[in-house]
Amino acid sequence: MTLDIKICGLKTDAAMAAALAGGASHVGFIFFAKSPRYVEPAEAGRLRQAATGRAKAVAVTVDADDAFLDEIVAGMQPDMLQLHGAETPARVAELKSRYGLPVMKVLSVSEAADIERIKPYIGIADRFMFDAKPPKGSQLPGGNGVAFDWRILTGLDAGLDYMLSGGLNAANVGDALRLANPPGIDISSGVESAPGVKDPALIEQFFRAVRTARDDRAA
Ligand SMILES: O=C(O)c1ccccc1N[C@@H]1O[C@H](COP(=O)(O)O)[C@@H](O)[C@H]1O
Repeated sequence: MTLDIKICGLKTDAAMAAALAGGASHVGFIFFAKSPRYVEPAEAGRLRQAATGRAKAVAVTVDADDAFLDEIVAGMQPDMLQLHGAETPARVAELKSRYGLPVMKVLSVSEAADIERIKPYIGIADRFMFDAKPPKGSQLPGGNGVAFDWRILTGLDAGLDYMLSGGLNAANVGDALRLANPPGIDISSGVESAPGVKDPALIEQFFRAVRTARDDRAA
């Protein structure tokens, strides 16, 4: 089975180069002003050019209004929108039609019952992402480096297209792959030396850990 790997929160050419060299299938840009990973749409548009033909460029937004989304789509030309807020199924459908782009809807989870919240989005969202709930007091809906109990994903339909996110790093990604066997994974703070500062060496180390885990499973 192929495994999609999204490196999120890219802000520099060096981090982008490391993500692509490692074999990222997706690269993500954060358009949430309070995030240390925020980039301007035009800068994301410049950075994402390196990914063209190699990885899908994902615009991560949080309950963004149409005016901001228009600016992001025009400036960055994403391949996909990631909706990381409280967007309703109707809003997801509206944005798909407005921009003609696939949408990945994020749901924050902490227990098996949370998984049920995908139901109204099935047939509307193109893909799902399961992320941990933000810790109390966090200003960020994602990018908190917090993991959830990956075993709750084993109750999902086998064909569901999703990414596992939240608190991944080189040390724990093998466990995540073994326990949940997800079709995709997403990482941000686990490959940073400080909030918002991607470390190319940590990105390389993460890809190495993924390869080792997959080789071990195949053996
Ligand atoms: O990373 C952010 O700052 C962020 C801000 C607003 C919405 C989403 C954000 N990040 C997303 O959360 C995942 C998980 O992050 P982490 O690996 O736990 O640090 C990240 O990959 C983004 O998709």
